[in-house]
Amino acid sequence: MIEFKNVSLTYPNGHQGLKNINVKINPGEFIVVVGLSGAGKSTFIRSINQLVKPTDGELLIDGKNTLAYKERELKNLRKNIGMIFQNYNLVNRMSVLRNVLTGRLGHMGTLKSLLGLFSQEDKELAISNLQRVGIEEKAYVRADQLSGGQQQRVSIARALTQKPKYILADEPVASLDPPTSHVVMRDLKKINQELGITTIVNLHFIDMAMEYADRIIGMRAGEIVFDGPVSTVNEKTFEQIYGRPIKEADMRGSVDDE
Ligand SMILES: Nc1ncnc2c1ncn2[C@@H]1O[C@H](COP(=O)(O)OP(=O)(O)OP(=O)(O)O)[C@@H](O)[C@H]1O
Repeated sequence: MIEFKNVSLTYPNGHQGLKNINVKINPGEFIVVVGLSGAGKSTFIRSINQLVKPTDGELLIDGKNTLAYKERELKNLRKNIGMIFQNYNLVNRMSVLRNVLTGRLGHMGTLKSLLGLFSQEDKELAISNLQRVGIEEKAYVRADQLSGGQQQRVSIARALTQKPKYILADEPVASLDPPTSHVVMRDLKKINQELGITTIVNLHFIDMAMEYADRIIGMRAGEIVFDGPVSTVNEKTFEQIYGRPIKEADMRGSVDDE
């Protein structure tokens, strides 16, 4: 369980990225965080693994206040949290398999990780995760030879290879076309359902949020302005979250739109 208690984050330039956030994220949930650009979605999600560090409040993960963590405890925390970025963050000149194996680095000693000495078990795990996202035939191809959608699936396989308890995905489909966006979202949802990994995804597309979320958190100007199950969400909810009428550009479009 992740719990934000009166969490605020003020950036060094004085900008308030998060304002007094109070929210609980339960085990196994699939949450989509929505809001306009600049609403604080990335700041919210990145606080959880402290890519950005809140300046006030308590952020409890499995009952412990992670904001008090020192380097070693933080490293242990990050081992359990897979992160998926908009731009995939793969090492281009390495093979797909090697990229996926880097998911094991947090679990290995320094020497083994420096030498890249992965066990047979790790390799099997990496391959099985590539199978899970349907691209095992690309295991020995260089990462930069893959399409954007394939690269994002590699990054999902890498996150899974960490054997994470939580997955954070920061705008995972923002660089993808509509059909590929759905493939990636379906993969994330399937993993959440089959493996029970708590998943938090930032999206700014309303239709995708409605299609995949169990629960939607709406943000505006660093605050949570909506939090509820997807069944309670309608167009009005999004208008409230966005503070303006919905536009066509707020939709990703369906699989048939290409
Ligand atoms: N390092 C930083 N220093 C100062 N302000 C920042 C920093 N990072 C983000 N911000 C500001 O904090 C606010 C929230 O940004 P954040 O990236 O969390 O929003 P977002 O909802 O994820 O939007 P986007 O989809 O555009 O990334 C924005 O106004 C942004 O300009």
